[in-house]
Amino acid sequence: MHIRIGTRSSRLALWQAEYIQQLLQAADVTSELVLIETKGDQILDRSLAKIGSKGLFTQELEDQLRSGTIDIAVHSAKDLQSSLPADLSIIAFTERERVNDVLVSRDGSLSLTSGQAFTIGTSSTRRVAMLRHYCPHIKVVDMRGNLQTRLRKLDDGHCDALLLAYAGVHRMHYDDLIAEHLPISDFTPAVGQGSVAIEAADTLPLDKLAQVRSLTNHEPTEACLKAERAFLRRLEGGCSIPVFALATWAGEEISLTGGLISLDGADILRETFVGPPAQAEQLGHDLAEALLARGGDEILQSIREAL
Ligand SMILES: NCc1[nH]cc(CCC(=O)O)c1CC(=O)O
Repeated sequence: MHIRIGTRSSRLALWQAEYIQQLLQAADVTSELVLIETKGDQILDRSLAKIGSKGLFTQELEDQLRSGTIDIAVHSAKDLQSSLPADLSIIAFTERERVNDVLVSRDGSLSLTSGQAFTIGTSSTRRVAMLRHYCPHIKVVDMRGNLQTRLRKLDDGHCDALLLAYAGVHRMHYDDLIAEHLPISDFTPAVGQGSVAIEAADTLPLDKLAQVRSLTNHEPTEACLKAERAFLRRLEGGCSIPVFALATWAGEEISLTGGLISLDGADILRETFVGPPAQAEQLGHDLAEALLARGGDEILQSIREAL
C-alpha cells in the first residue's frame, strides 16, 4: 500500500508528516510527502485574529484531499477548525506530547511567577489574555511567523521571551531554550495542543483508511480530543478565539477542563466536567452549555465584537 501525505512545508509541519511516515512504515506502508503552501503561510504581516482564521492553514490541503492528489493531510490538531466540511473527517489523532506551554528565552533565569517585568512575543489571543490575567506586569508584543521566524525576532531583540507549546519547541529540538514550564492549571492549553491529526476525504478507499487509522490513531487521545473539540465547536471558536480546554483520561473516565477568557484578561471562566469516554462529545457540549449559561455568552459576544 502507498499513501500520499499532504503537508505544509514549515519545519514543524514536516516533522509531523515524517512522524506519520514512520508510523506507517511499521507495517510496510510506503508513503511520500506532497508539500502544499496555504494562505496562512503566505500572509505574514497581519495578525491571525484579523485575517479570520477559518481554513487559513487547511484550505489548500482540503482541496487536494477532494481531488485525490493526496490520500491524507497531516495537521497540528490544534490548528484544525472545530467543524470540518461534511465530506472530510479526521481519521486519526496521534498520542499526545506533553500539553503545556513553555516560556522560551536566551535568558534561562526568566520566570513568569517571579514578578520580574519583561516582554513576551506571542500572537495567540489565548496567551495574550492569560498573560494579562495572571501576569499583568508582563508586556506583550504581537509576533507571528513559524518557530524559526519567532526565534530570530527574539534574537533581534523584539522581545525577551516567547510563549509557545512545549510540543513544538521539543519537536524542533529547542529544549535548551526553555526557561520555564507553565502550569496547565492557569495556562490551560489550546484545544488539541500536542497531538497530530490526520484528515481524509470520504472518498478515501476504506482499506487505506483502516490501515492508516490502525497504525496512527491513539484511542485515549482521540477520546480526549473529541471532548475538547466538541467543547470548542459549541462555542463556535476557531483557533483565534481565547477558548481553552484540556481533557485527560483517568481510570474509566474523561476529565475535561475548559474555559474562556475575555481579550483583556479581566473575565475568565473555567470549569471541569467528568464523564465516560464513550460520551466524550456530549461532555464537551455540556461543559460549553454550562459556561455559556454562567456568563460565557457575554464574554464570547465581547470577543467577537473586538476581533
Ligand atoms: N498555532 C501554531 C502551532 N500549531 C501547533 C503548535 C505547536 C505544536 C502543537 O501543539 O501541536 C504551534 C506553535 C505554538 O503554539 O507554540
